[in-house]
Amino acid sequence: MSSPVTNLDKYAQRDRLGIWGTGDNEVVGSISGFGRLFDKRYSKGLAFTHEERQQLGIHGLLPYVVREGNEQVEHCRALLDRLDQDLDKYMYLINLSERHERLFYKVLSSDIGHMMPLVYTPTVGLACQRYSLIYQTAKGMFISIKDKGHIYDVLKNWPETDIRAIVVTDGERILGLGDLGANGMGIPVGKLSLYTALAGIKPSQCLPITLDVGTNTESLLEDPLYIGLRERRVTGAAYDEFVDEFMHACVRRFGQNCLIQFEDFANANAFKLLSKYRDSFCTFNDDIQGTASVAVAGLLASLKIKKTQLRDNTLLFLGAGEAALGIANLCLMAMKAEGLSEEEAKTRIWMVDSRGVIVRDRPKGGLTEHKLHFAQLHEPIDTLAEAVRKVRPNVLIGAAAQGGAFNQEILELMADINETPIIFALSNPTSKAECTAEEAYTHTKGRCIFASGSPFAPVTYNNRKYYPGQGNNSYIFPGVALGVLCAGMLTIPEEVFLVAAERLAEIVSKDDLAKGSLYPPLNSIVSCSMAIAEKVVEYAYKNGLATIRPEPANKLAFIKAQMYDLDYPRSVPATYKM
Ligand SMILES: NC(=O)C1=CN([C@@H]2O[C@H](COP(=O)(O)OP(=O)(O)OC[C@H]3O[C@@H](n4cnc5c(N)ncnc54)[C@H](OP(=O)(O)O)[C@@H]3O)[C@@H](O)[C@H]2O)C=CC1
Ligand SMILES: CC(=O)C(=O)O
Ligand SMILES: [Mg+2]
Repeated sequence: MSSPVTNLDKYAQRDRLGIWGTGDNEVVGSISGFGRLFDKRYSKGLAFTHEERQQLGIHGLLPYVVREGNEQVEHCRALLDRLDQDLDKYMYLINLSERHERLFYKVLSSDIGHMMPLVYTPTVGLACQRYSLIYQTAKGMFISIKDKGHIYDVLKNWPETDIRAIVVTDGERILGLGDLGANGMGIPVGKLSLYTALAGIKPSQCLPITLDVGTNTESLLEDPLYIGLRERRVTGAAYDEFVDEFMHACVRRFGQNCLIQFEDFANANAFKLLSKYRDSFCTFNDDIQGTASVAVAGLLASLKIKKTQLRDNTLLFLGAGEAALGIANLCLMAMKAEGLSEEEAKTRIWMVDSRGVIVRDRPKGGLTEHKLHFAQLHEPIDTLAEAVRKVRPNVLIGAAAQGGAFNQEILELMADINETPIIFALSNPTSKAECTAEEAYTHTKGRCIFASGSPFAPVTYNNRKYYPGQGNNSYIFPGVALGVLCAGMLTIPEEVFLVAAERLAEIVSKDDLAKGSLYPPLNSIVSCSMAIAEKVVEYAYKNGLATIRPEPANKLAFIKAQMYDLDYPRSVPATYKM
């Protein structure tokens, strides 16, 4: 795994060891004790022992106490518990990540189920809406349209040279919250914190980027605190050239094996950029492909309860955008793998967009090329309720950012048609969910199988406790990224997302299903990422897509060996005797 190294700074010198660099776990001789105390990557805070403090020349800069074992994490958790507002908890955690990186990841890992909603959906949605207000310190890179022609030079300002994963947004479709411009930076930052927390990808090798091409949101343009470019969005050829320059600059700076994850671009750009770059860059679109994978995994797991195949089901989507079309396409692939022809499979997939059901020659129009692929031969159907009555789906999937769209009538209809209806309310953040977990269980009399994009607490209905699963691409993208990086893949075929879905569905246990969850518990998500990565690596070697040689005999052990170590590195050389 080689990438062009042009900047022999202190990190780069240290990182050029091993496949991924062993940097984060090594001692850096050239960094002063003071540097180690205040550099987020080396700081141990109160965990520096008295010997280390003496040796590093930082004795007296810390109070006497030395925190051992889990004490630092417990301290942070106690502090978090004192804060009432989730946004304050978010700010505390982001601040911690900038002061004391390893402790931040220790805290996240101490209870992923509780911590993820604070750094990811739903809190990250609120953080993005307030990003200009809560902005405190430089984090990630903002590359604006004014940098056109100089993007490579801008990328050179990033102090790390061994970047393996970039998550990039242009802020135009942040969750279901719309165009948040440069405030969308919370999303790449949040996604990459999950790269490390959920898949052990080293934080020094991750780079969050916002492409700031302006915003069309009036309230931001008028906000005196707004941190982004105060202009309307650049579109057309100028936009395309800008993104193209960005893609090539990333490869020139970080190498062809640097993974670029597209996140929260608006619909037309998302599809266009994916089809333009997917065969020549190491890239994927998480909203289209990652979401497809997690939804298909949930569906495959649900079939264990219903004892059917995917091909035996009829799916109705509310929404025909990135998420919904991504899922529909992967379902098509899965049904074909089960033996259906493409045409047969398409008869099982129905979609509703803002103008009604997608049918051929729809008088209301609005049929893009991607939607036409799924257009049914049927008379127009205008409303979701009418669609449910006429199509009689077994599976109802919401990805339209229309909070509450699965109302009592819709949910009761689903329960009338099916003994065990499957209801996915995938839109984020929570305010955009098509229904809450409680509404889903109540209006289907506890018979539905439910999953949601943002987390819901367990629900008790009729004396039974249900644990809804989180149908969120966070079950997929960290593991896929880990596999792609470990194999050194240079492109990512669509099949990888089916491989990931199948592996995730396999991991769902009888116990999970009995509790009403289609996904493994969040607290086991790191092992899910590793299992997905293992399958992706196997797939890469089998299909001639891996570039790391020699092929590791034990792939899981190889993957584990590359992962970020949450334990503090030694700060005093082993040979040093006090
Ligand atoms: N759980 C997860 O892992 C993920 C969840 N999501 C969530 O999914 C949601 C949608 O994202 P995405 O697909 O990328 O967005 P897009 O903008 O690509 O698509 C939105 C779709 O919703 C449709 N829509 C809008 N209003 C209505 C309405 N009143 N009735 C029916 N359909 C409507 C749009 O219709 P039209 O085409 O006519 O404009 C469009 O097809 C977001 O909330 C996002 O957070 C996204 C990715 C991952
Ligand atoms: C989860 C995610 O990627 C989204 O809601 O956009
Ligand atoms: Mg997204």
